[in-house]
Amino acid sequence: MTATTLPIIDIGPYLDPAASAEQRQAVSRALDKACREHGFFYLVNHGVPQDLCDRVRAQGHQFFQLPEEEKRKHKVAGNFRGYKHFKDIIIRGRASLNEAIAFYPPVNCYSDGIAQGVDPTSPSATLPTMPDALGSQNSWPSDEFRAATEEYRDLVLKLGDRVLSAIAAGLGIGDSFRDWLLDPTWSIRFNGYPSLTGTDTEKAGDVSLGAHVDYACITILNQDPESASLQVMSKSGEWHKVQPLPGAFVVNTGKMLSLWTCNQYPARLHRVVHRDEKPRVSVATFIDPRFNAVIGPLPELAVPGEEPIKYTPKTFGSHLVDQLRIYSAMQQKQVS
Ligand SMILES: O=C(O)CCC(=O)C(=O)O
Ligand SMILES: [Fe+2]
Repeated sequence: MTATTLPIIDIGPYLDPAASAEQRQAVSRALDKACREHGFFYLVNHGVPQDLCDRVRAQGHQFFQLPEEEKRKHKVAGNFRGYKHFKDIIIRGRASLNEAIAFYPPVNCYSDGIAQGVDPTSPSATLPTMPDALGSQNSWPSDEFRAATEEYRDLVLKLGDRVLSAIAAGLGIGDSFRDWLLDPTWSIRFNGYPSLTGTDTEKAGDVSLGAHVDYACITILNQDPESASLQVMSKSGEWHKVQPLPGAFVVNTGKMLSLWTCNQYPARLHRVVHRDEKPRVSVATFIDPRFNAVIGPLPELAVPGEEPIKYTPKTFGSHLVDQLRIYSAMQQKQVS
């Protein structure tokens, strides 16, 4: 299998207030090309300290090395938040050899009322339906884990805002995306991959994480530098390895961005096959629209001559809850 050559985007000018308009436009053009043609790119000069990226992954390694019963203490009611064992992650009918622990924004608003201690006049208390599907609150393995992850999250969300600003400028829609992306819904998932080598692949499946597209706007991936285990499907339908690039994030576009851009930026299939002996950890930050933003294809991005996309606009929150229900139903069907 060959390694893919992904574009390398230097986001520096979008982080540097002294950069010129021309420098920024060049970044936006490069991003536009990368999103149209690949849906995946390396992001360099991103300003998130390497030491912090390494520390966050190290917390993941430490957690995944814990005994099973310790990890299962971080299972959280609901579908996605908290710890999940690989046996619970079924994609297209196959179990994946993967485990994960995921964190979401705090839930403040349930169908039966507002969480204790939340100001009823605050914006988060007036969101239409905070998802009970996200279940309860985050379960942090330790104070150090939480501190490193929250420091990392804050920087990565700022970076995500800059990347999406640059993408919006490249699409020529200026800041109209702001309405969607102020106060984005985020989630951070730590993925743990034991080696596939030596496992009963018939039972475990021959992939670590099955082929999928992300439903986020963009995903910012921080991965161990040693192994090229992430694979991306090319336009001609072949799998290509993504070689980690030291100091770079791998960023990919998801279904939300493809919906928003009327499929001009398609979401690309990817999967993980980890055969190296050492376990691998990746930390994926998914950046999505604000919970109560009304989402749908942007009319100004409709492709002339093509059928308009049929989509009834709805809030991102209800879309997310629908997605979680679909995944949950799939899992229950497969596990039972
Ligand atoms: O671990 C990786 O390289 C990819 C993870 C991924 O695709 C995901 O979490 O959605
Ligand atoms: Fe993914």
